[in-house]
Amino acid sequence: MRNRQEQISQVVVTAVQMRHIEERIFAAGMHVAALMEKVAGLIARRIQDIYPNFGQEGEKDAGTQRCGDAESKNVSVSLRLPLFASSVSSPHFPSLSSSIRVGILVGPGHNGGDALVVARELYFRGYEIWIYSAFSKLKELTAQHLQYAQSLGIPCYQEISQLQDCDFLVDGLFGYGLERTLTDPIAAAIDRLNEWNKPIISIDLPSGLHTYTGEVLGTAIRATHTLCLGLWKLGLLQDQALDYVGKAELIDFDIPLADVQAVLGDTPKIKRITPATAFSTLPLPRPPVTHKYKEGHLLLICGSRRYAGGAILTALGARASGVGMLSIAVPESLKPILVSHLPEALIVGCPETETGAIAQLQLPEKTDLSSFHAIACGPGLTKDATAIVQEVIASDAPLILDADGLNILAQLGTIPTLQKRKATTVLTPHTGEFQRLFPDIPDPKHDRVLAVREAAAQSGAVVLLKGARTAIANPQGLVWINPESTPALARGGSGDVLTGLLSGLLAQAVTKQIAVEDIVATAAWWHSQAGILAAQERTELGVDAFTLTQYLMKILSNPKV
Ligand SMILES: NC(=O)C1=CN([C@@H]2O[C@H](COP(=O)(O)OP(=O)(O)OC[C@H]3O[C@@H](n4cnc5c(N)ncnc54)[C@H](OP(=O)(O)O)[C@@H]3O)[C@@H](O)[C@H]2O)[C@@H](O)CC1
Ligand SMILES: Nc1ncnc2c1ncn2[C@@H]1O[C@H](COP(=O)(O)OP(=O)(O)O)[C@@H](O)[C@H]1O
Ligand SMILES: [K+]
Repeated sequence: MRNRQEQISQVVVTAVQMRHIEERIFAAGMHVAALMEKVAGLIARRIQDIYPNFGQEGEKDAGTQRCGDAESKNVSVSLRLPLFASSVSSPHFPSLSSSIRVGILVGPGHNGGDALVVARELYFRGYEIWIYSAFSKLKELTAQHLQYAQSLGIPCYQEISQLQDCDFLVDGLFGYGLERTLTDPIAAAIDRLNEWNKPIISIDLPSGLHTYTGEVLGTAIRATHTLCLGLWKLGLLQDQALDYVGKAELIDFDIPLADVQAVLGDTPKIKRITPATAFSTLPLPRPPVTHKYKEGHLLLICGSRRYAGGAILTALGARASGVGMLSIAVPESLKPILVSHLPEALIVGCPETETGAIAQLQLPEKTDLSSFHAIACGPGLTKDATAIVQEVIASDAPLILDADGLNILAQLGTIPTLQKRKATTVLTPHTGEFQRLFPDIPDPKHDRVLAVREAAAQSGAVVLLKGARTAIANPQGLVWINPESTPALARGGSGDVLTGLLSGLLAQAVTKQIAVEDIVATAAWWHSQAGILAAQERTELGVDAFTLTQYLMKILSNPKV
């Protein structure tokens, strides 16, 4: 069972794929109404966990303007409230002396149907329910649920302003069926309710977001929670959606794995990185009889007189990877400071340019670039180190390029330059570097997954596109997305730490036949988990890049899988 849950948590779907999976379930005999009951029942229970109702016993009056007609009627509503009366405080509801008032936003499709089943369930659990439904045409099942809700006396409004006094809102306007840009009056209603700054729980995805790209289609609900149904929708894992998604979680409603596999294939093309996937490679296994050169020999080429810190941070990231042997090539003048920070590493002082960049690599005798299991090149180099970058690209060692390594590659021409390489290449750009490297690929701001996949296919490299939701693609089109991180990492030097960690892991992985994209995904996960843990203990402001390096080992020593 755990295995099923794990597999489900890795799956990421588009709207089309979700619809095909759903069609298989219905074709197999599950009735759509029964599935909606099941799913919405799970949502209602989760909402009760998030916002428990400590209501007062009693009766309430509610002024009702019925949906579908303009007349206003006053109907007395008898609420079935819990037997215990209490006055409690919560972070969301400073003083709760009566039941919680929930605004339910109902759209025309089955997302609206889900919301209406939730409305009914919460109503019977003692919540006070007010419905907003402004569509003249509803899908049949949704219309039936609305009719039943109204028969219970639940008030239903066509004006969003009527819901302003609700304690929180449930967003069932649109789910994965939204394909067109939202227009008024619904767009204006969404803008209005966003201004209220109320907690909003979105069903499946915040209404207004594109299911695949996470793009805002005109306007969108700014949710505090998103309860994603059945399988993760790709749009929720795109950076541009994150301002709207809030805390996202999956409501697993037992979609059979066979149906998922029938639609996505045995090896889905887009996967979420989970703790279990990361720990399938961590800690890297080490046989009892081994030696340092068998456990990965990594060469870092980094730093300049101007950027000494980048070299130290990259090296500290590599140290945390457990790599067997760490060699670090830096400009001669940086050698003492590197030695003092990393006494275990072999520091190779290199001749410098006038500007303090590495002028040429001067490796120890009997060592050439092919001696290394991996080479990482770039952090702090400056653009004056072009010759060095050309030299490592020409080598046959697995290569990680970052920072100025990427900027120099972009100047050389990314695709023709990399075409000559036979060994593995990993590129780790942030969005700006990505655009310089791949000017012909559509801006990743629109669709990061599409962009990173295209970049990997064109360049033949494994590409890690940094961001709030880092995405990694291999040239065959497989994409890994890192679903959890923290803005605490948006801080100078944290990318250098990732480069070091990733390079150290890659140097070990090549000796252990682990797929490159898998170890890159593991590195991205490990790095962000360290950021999350550090932010929990020290606040988001307390995660400088050096501190981050100190948290890396804590993730391995206290695994929470
Ligand atoms: N997957 C599953 O197994 C399960 C799925 N379930 C639920 O079903 C949801 C999907 O339901 P859905 O297909 O009815 O689509 P949904 O998102 O509710 O809305 C589409 C409606 O909006 C309309 N419309 C579109 N764009 C518009 C616009 N710009 N402005 C205005 N209107 C617009 C469009 O109508 P149209 O105008 O195109 O005819 C259509 O009627 C899913 O997210 C989940 O919550 C669960 O109940 C059970 C398990
Ligand atoms: N908002 C964010 N949320 C989560 N992670 C972030 C965010 N912004 C940046 N990061 C992560 O921080 C790191 C920043 O790397 P980079 O931009 O190369 O910084 P630097 O060059 O200063 O080291 C990347 O791993 C990136 O994924
Ligand atoms: K929704």
